[in-house]
This record gives sequence, structure tokens and C-alpha cells, in this order.
Amino acid sequence: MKILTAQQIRDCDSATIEKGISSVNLMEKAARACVEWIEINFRTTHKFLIFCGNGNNGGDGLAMARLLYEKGLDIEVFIDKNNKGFSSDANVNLKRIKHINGIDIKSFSDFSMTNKDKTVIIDAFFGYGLNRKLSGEMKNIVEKLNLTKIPKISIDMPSGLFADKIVEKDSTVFKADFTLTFQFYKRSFLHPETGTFCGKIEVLDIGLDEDFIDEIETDYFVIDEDLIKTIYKPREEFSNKGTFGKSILVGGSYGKIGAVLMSTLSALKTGSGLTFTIAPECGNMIIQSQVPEAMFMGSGERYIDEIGIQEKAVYGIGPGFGKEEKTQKALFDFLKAYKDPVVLDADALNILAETGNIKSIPKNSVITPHPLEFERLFGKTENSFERLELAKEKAAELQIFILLKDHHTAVITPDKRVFYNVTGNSGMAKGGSGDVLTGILTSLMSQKYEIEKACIFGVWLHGKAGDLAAEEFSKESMLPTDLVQKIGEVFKSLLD
Ligand SMILES: NC(=O)C1=CN([C@@H]2O[C@H](COP(=O)(O)OP(=O)(O)OC[C@H]3O[C@@H](n4cnc5c(N)ncnc54)[C@H](OP(=O)(O)O)[C@@H]3O)[C@@H](O)[C@H]2O)[C@@H](O)CC1
Ligand SMILES: Nc1ncnc2c1ncn2[C@@H]1O[C@H](COP(=O)(O)OP(=O)(O)O)[C@@H](O)[C@H]1O
Ligand SMILES: [K+]
Repeated sequence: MKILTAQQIRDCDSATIEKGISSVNLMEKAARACVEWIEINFRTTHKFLIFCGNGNNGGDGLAMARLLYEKGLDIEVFIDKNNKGFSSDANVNLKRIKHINGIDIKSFSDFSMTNKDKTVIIDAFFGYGLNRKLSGEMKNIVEKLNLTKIPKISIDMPSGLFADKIVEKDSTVFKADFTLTFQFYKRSFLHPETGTFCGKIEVLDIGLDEDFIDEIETDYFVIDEDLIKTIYKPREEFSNKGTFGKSILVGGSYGKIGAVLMSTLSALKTGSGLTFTIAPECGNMIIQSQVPEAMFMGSGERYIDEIGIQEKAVYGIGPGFGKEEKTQKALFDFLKAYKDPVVLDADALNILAETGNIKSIPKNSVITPHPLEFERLFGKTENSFERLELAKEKAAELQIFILLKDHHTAVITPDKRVFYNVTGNSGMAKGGSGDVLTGILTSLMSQKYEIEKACIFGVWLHGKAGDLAAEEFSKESMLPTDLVQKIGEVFKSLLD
């Protein structure tokens, strides 16, 4: 799914209107889509307090007030009665509700917090047209609403957020439980500093012009199931283990054998034909007894001291690797001799960062840093938007794929496109989850998925399996190994 900038959405709006629908009818469609969602998800709510700004986001709120009222619900509308005028479509909708006796139209200052049982607050102050941070009366009312315990729904965007950039640190932003957004994710929903205001995000189709959307160029995408279905290759029946590639997971050190064990297990569970583990001898018994399907190749007693090169294999290096001197040398020797794409994670990245050897990463390789590893590799940035920009520069400079791990992991390609992942949950914020991702990526690459596709499919699959594990075990109790056990269910769902 494409992500457009505020300006591109505005253009898309105009293109849709040029095709024949009037702007006020488009607003009606948007309001109707929100009301339909509310009818399904807030069945027992009687009362809606709808806060409207003076632009088209406010217009959506005013139209929703009428539509919800027609369904027999109690409606109070709050507007800024001193503002310098509503947009023309908001004005049409304001006039329409002025004719309805049952809808109270109040000033923001009339809001008080008494008796709010079975009530929902609707935030229709501002959408993508916000052009400065909230101040004055607007800031006050949003701060007041943020203190209430009443469920809150933002229309299109939480008011106070910009679509494409970070907000200043002290900004006031409406804190939603749900955001009903029109047609596209906005980039600010997907970054930690700003996404935290959105609650659960629902993307509502309001029928914006498909030809325009197909043609418009963007470097930003959300990974959705439609994209995954174009990538996933069901397994051929006329095949053998050689058809599905050779994965070699390299890692583990004394006390950290579990990391490479989990990578090995997830590579197998993702479909790798032949799976090897290179780990120190102290991990032999552990790995062989836990994952009998994998072949063990010992290297060093307690720490890896050599990485042997095999033909036609994909290497995933780093989980539990440690940073012993001999392990460092093993990595340097390997990268000197090996020129095919590899997956590098964890201590493999830390070693390259600390020794200034980043340029030895083979072209088209995949690196999977979490924010701190990224900082060690490429330096400090002010915020996650800047981090992403730096990652784009580095992916292009080094001609590698960077998977910037986070709540919404971003896959960054060597040609600077960005694919945000929206599967996954906080139950995955546990040591071991990253090791599982390394195994998944290595396995998909060894099965000859193109590297870009392996990255996109891999992060999505990882998060989706994490969501199934959370459903069964809870976010608190799920383990990275539970996630691995759910990979199969995700593959099955792709065959439906
Ligand atoms: N295609 C779609 O997706 C569709 C989109 N639709 C909807 O339209 C929304 C976009 O509407 P929009 O362009 O009118 O902008 P919006 O967000 O209402 O705000 C602009 C107003 O706010 C003001 N203002 C700005 N900042 C301010 C501040 N800090 N403090 C105070 N005032 C501030 C600014 O006035 P200014 O003072 O700058 O003159 C202006 O009046 C979109 O999010 C969606 O909900 C649907 O209706 C149909 C299909
Ligand atoms: N709150 C979260 N929401 C979604 N995914 C998460 C969250 N926290 C962690 N993850 C995922 O779990 C993995 C953690 O990787 P990493 O930090 O390297 O941990 P590890 O110590 O297991 O290697 C990443 O893929 C990351 O995207
Ligand atoms: K809003």
C-alpha cells in the first residue's frame, strides 16, 4: 500500500473530484465510512461528543454528527465559535445540522467532564491540513480531553500530528484510542515518537481515484497482505531438499548458544531445504538435541574461530556471536573471501561498527540493526525520522538492504525505497526475537526469494507469527520460540 504525503493526498482528492464526485459528497463518503465503522465497533455507545475544527477535517465531524443523529444517537457538537470562518464544505455541513433541533452546538469552552457514561469523544479538529503546532484555546481543549478516560476516536489523524514529519517535543497532540484514517497510512503513524498518539489504526476506503493512486510515485509503502500474496511462492511438489536451498546460521558463544539455536529453528520452520549451524563445540549437544534436523559444524571450543565457506549457500551471521578477538578475525576472513549477499545481525554488526569495517559488507547483503546497533554503525540522529533518512543514504552508499528494527520495522532498499511493516507487537520485545528474524531471512533468501522480497516477506511473517503467538499466550508470556511455532499457521493462511 502506498504512503502519500499530505500534498499528494490533496492532489488525489482533486483528481477524484475531477472524475465527477463533488467535494461535499466526498466528505459525505468519508463521514459515512467512519459512521459505519463506529456502528460495528461501538454498539453500546449512546452519546458522541464531536469536536470540530474549521477545515475539512471539522467538516467530516459535522457530517458525522448528522449521520449519527439520524441513527438515534445523542450528539453534542463543539466548535470554535470565534474562528474566522469554516471551509466551504464544512460550512455546508454546519448549516445542515443547524436545522436539526436535537443537535446541540456548543463552544469548546462549554465542555465539562461530568457524567460521561457510554460516551465517545470524536476528534475532528484537524487532519492533514495542520500547518503549525496547536496553541491557545485549541491546545487547552485537547489537553483537557486527553485527561478524560472516555474512549477517543480521531478522524483521519490525531489532531496535532503532521502527516509526514515529527512534531516538536513539547507539542500537544490528541491521544486517540482509535484513528480512522482515509485510504492511506500517514508516515507519522509509523514512527515511535508520533505513532504513539494513534491507538489502533483503521484504514477506511473512501473510493479515491484508483488510476491516480496507481500512477503517483512514492518511495514509501506499507507492507500489506496483498503485497505478500504477490511475493509468496507456494512449494512445488516436484521438488527435493536441493530445491529449497542451503541456509547456514553462524553464531553462538559460551552462554549464548540459544541465540543461534533459535535462528536455526526458524530457518527450518520457514522452509529451508538444508540447514546448517556453525557454532562453537560447546553448543553441539544443545543444538543437536533441540534441532535434530540441522547439521552441526563446530568451530572453536567456546567461541567461533573460523567460518568455513560452502558453495550455493546463504549465510546468516551474528546471533549470540560474541566479540572475541578470534571470532572477529573469523568474520573478517570470511568477508574478505565471500562476495555473495549475507544476512548480518547483532554482534556481527557490532564488530563491524567497532572496527570500522562497514565497507566489507558484500553488496546486496541484508543487515538487521535495532536502533542502538544502527547508532553504533552509522552514528547518532535526533529522532527516528532522521534515522530513517540516514539509513536511506547508507543503504544507497553501501548498496545493501537495511532492516531498521522497531515496533514498525522499516525495510530500506539500496535505491532508497522504504517499506514499513505493520505486523508484530510488544510481546516480541524480548531477547531472542531478533535471532528468529535472522533465521527467517536467511531461509527465504536460500529459497531464492529475491532479496528485496525476502526482506519484505520476512519482516511481515515474523510479525504475523508474533501476533498469533500473542493471541494464544498473551504479549507478556509469549516467547520467541512460541513465535517460531506459529510460522506454519501464517504460511497456511496464505494458501486460503
Ligand atoms: N482525500 C481525503 O483524504 C479526504 C479528506 N477529507 C478531510 O479533509 C481533511 C483535510 O482538510 P483541510 O485541508 O481542510 O485541513 P484540516 O486538517 O481540516 O485543517 C486545516 C484548517 O486548520 C487550520 N489550522 C491549521 N493548523 C492549525 C492550528 N495549529 N491551529 C489552528 N488552526 C489551524 C487552517 O487554517 P489557517 O489558520 O491555517 O488558515 C485550516 O482552516 C482530511 O484530514 C480529512 O479529514 C475528507 O473530507 C474528504 C476526503
Ligand atoms: N514493541 C514491538 N513491536 C513489534 N515488534 C517488536 C517490538 N519490540 C521488538 N520487536 C521486534 O522483535 C525483534 C527484536 O530484535 P532485537 O532487538 O535484535 O532483539 P534480540 O535481542 O532478540 O536479537 C525485531 O524484529 C523487532 O522488530
Ligand atoms: K482529527
